[in-house]
Order: sequence, then structure tokens, then C-alpha cells
Amino acid sequence: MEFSLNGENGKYRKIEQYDPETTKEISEHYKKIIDLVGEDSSREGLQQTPMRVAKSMQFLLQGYEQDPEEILRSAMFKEDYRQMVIVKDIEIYSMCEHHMLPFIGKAHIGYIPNGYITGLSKIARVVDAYARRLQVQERLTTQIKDCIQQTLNPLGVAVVIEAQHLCMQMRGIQKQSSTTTTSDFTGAFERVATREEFIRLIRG
Ligand SMILES: Nc1nc2c(ncn2[C@@H]2O[C@H](COP(=O)(O)OP(=O)(O)OP(=O)(O)O)[C@@H](O)[C@H]2O)c(=O)[nH]1
Ligand SMILES: [Zn+2]
Repeated sequence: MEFSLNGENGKYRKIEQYDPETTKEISEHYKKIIDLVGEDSSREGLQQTPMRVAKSMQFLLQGYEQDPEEILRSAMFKEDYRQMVIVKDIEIYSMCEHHMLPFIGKAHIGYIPNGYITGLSKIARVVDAYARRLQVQERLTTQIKDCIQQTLNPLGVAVVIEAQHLCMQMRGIQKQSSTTTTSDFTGAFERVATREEFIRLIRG
């Protein structure tokens, strides 16, 4: 699955490549849902909606087609830098696996290299590859930590995610302001002083 903009005669054309069979099947289910909630899926404004939603869902859940470890491995560079590297405020758009509603927030990632560094964008790509799946925030946090630890073998990894869950805002308990914070640490970040330095730097 790919989403790209392709220049042609000075114009930009949107090219979406989704498996046509899968897209058709998903859209048929959404057509039924639209009718079942009391709408008329054949009315003009809704005719293209099932197809749009089918593409949209495939976009939002594209992480299943990505290999996060491979993403990291694709840009590993030998480097003798053994201090903390932090990429903070990485936007997260994930989908809660209980209600299939978004949870939205930020991830802050730190690691201390052990002979190898990785491309900074690859850290954000790893976050996206796991976020674009049906998730709970706790598992998302741990998967990112495990991936970086296992692939880069750094002296330590720190992951903090802060997110708001639409399933708690739009429905259910309807708490508009609550934020959920999850964290996971390995190696050097298990020491209080290192962890506190990380927390101070992401808050700064
Ligand atoms: N731990 C965790 N829980 C989550 C996450 N996303 C949603 N939930 C919770 O999943 C739970 C599902 O509980 P259920 O009682 O089965 O579902 P429900 O009846 O829709 O629950 P309410 O949201 O309380 O109305 C809810 O408490 C949600 O708040 C997440 O990322 N992590
Ligand atoms: Zn939910």
C-alpha cells in the first residue's frame, strides 16, 4: 500500500495504491454499517463514502505492512557517541483496539548508543509503524522500546507516550481533559539519575 503525489505536466495527481479486492470488501461492510445506523447509503452524499472510509482505514492501519526492525536497520551508522539521544514530541495517531477510535498524542524517545546510531527519522517511522495498528497505549509503548533495544542494542532505551483517547472523550465516560501517560525503560534508564535527566530534557 502506498500513498504518493506524482508530478505530471506541472500538475500534482494523487495516486493511491490499495489492493482493489480488499478495498471493495471493506467498503461493502461500511455500506452495510451506514444503512444499519439508519442512514441511506445510496443517497448522493454517501455514495462514495464506503470507498473513502475503506481507503482511510487502510491508511490508518497500514502498520501491519511495515517491519519496524527493518526500518531501523536500514539506517544504522557506526558512531562512537555514547550520550543520550532524544527525539521528543513525535505526533502519534493510533487506534484504540477496544473501540476503533483514535488516540492521539506525543511520543518521546531516548536512547544511549552502544557503537551504533540510527537515522533520527527512523525513530519516528518506528513509532508510526506500531501506532498505525489496533493498539492499547501500553503495548505501543513496549513494542517501540523492544524494537529499539533489540535492533540497535543500545545502552538503554526510554519511551514515554502521552495521549488522549477519543473513546474516553466522545463516548463512555466523556472526560475531555484526561491524558494517559505510559513509559518503559531499559538498561541505563533504569537508573534514577539517567531517567530523571531524560524526563527533565523532554519537559524542557
Ligand atoms: N489500558 C488501556 N485501556 C484502554 C485503552 N484504550 C481504551 N481503553 C479502555 O478499554 C476499556 C474497555 O472496557 P469495556 O468495559 O470492555 O468497554 P466499555 O463498556 O466500552 O467501557 P467504557 O469506555 O468505560 O464505556 C475501557 O475502560 C477503555 O477506557 C488503552 O490504550 N489502554
Ligand atoms: Zn477505546
